[in-house]
Amino acid sequence: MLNLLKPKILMLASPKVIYSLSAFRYKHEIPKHLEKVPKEKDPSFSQMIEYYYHAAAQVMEPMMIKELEKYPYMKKEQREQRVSAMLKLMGSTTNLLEVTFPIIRGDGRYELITGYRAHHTRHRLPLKGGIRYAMDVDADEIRALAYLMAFKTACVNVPFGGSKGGIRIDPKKYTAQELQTITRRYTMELLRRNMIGPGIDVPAPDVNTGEREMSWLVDQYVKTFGYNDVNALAITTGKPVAIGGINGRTAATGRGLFKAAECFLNDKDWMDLLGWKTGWKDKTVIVQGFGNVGSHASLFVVEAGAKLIGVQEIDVSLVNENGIDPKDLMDYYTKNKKSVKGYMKAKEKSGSLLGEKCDILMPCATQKVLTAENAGSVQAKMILEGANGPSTPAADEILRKKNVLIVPDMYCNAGGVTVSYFEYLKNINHVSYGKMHVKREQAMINEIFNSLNSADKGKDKFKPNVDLERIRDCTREADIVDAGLQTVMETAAEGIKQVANEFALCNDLRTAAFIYSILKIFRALEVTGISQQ
Ligand SMILES: NC(=O)C1=CN([C@@H]2O[C@H](COP(=O)(O)OP(=O)(O)OC[C@H]3O[C@@H](n4cnc5c(N)ncnc54)[C@H](OP(=O)(O)O)[C@@H]3O)[C@@H](O)[C@H]2O)C=CC1
Ligand SMILES: O=C(O)CCC(=O)C(=O)O
Repeated sequence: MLNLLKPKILMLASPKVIYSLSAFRYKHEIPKHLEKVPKEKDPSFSQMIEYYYHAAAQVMEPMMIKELEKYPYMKKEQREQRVSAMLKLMGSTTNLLEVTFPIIRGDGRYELITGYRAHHTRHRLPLKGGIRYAMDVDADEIRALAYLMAFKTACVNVPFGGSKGGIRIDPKKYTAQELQTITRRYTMELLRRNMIGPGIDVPAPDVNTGEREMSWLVDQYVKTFGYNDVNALAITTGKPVAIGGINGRTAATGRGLFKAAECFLNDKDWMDLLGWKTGWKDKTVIVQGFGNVGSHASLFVVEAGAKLIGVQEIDVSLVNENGIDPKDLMDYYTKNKKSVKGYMKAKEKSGSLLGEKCDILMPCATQKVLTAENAGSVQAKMILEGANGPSTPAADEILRKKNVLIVPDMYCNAGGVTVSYFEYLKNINHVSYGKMHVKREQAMINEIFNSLNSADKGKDKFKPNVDLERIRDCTREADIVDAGLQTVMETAAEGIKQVANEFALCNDLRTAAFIYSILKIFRALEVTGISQQ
């Protein structure tokens, strides 16, 4: 049974809120344990995400209560109780598993390895979320990331719940053979407990994991629990194309970040807020983290006309006011064992670049890098959150008050899970994108123009225009994926902007994105009802 709040008398929370509160009602409160979070220098990661959720829930609660007026048989107090219960449910983690297992290392040493998997709300199955390998992985971190995934998938309308997993290791200290053993054993631990499966929870790459780890995971499933499962390949996304992966997943998060930014950069109203001209041209960019997300994001923004003037990595920073070529740096990074150290075409600098002069900052490394301590010195006017949870609530408030436009993680880095969804569909449909129809559609467009020209007897008088040619020539899987991602990012941006206007949230896109997402999960949970079993 859910513990429901007692009724309270309260005043209107904010005159800007369009859905006004009635005099006697339940009010969603920020839970006691989160009260200090907005001022904390180093909040716990999960408390920080919880805080963002509850703050948005408070703003939208009256709207949800109003929505339940569709049930005329319900008393006002019952509607309020129901909303309050749903908000509590959405703010809770369903499962959090910690597993410890032994491995024998290449030199014969025994070692105990700890891993986690968290499931947030299960309003939609399967759940979806990456797996990371890093030394800071713990229960709090994985819970926070699963929490965020639940709202991220809702934000971009992909029909998954939220989850996340991780193993506490420094992958640089293990051989490929040892990493394979760890990945396979972790997979077995999750499978034995029914924590993952094509219809339960579908992992994907995250920090320090990629196609290689996903290949091991899928192979372990296919050879054990999944040998009789026709949808076995859908146990994970982010696989190599050769085993059912999709063209475009590796670059998808960076590509999605670029598209998310464009939805604001090309919108005159939003750019007026910053006093900027629309478009990428001449905008200077600094990126933190040059891994999967940061490097691909850099590539796309530079291709569009921006100038990459700084790259901050874990061991060194690079600066060049004339611009750094991301493709060249990516080649160097790969050859140089995943380090930008020693790159000759930029100056090395020690320390952080987060406070350096630039137009756009892209934190694409890890969580809690923008804090109460450094947010005041940030000079960028736009922040594109490629990483999950890069800004603490204290930093978020400081930045917003400085009129910085933060495109929040839950939307900005959702390109990865969106393309994962396309991969999942490809796996369960057992057909790759375009296979059945693109040639026919292409031929149809060509034949329409051939017919027009032969009827008019004017040689090649009628031709498809550039846009139609682009649609006609969109035949490769990568192009279809790109077009799908574009649709998803544009739709979500529209939704977030609408909410921001409706609730007079000004530049607080994070609260807008949460409200937009919470509402969808609320509607799904609310119509399903709460089971008494
Ligand atoms: N991969 C994906 O599809 C998605 C990833 N994300 C998020 O994006 C972020 C990055 O993920 P991803 O690119 O996959 O990870 P990667 O491991 O590929 O890259 C992260 C890079 O950032 C560096 N780094 C780590 N900490 C710092 C720091 N404090 N300052 C500067 N650089 C640092 C790492 O160096 P080193 O390796 O030496 O530690 C590494 O080069 C994470 O928050 C992740 O959750 C979000 C959505 C999807
Ligand atoms: O691609 C996915 O399914 C999940 C990606 C992820 O872990 C994330 O968006 O943080």
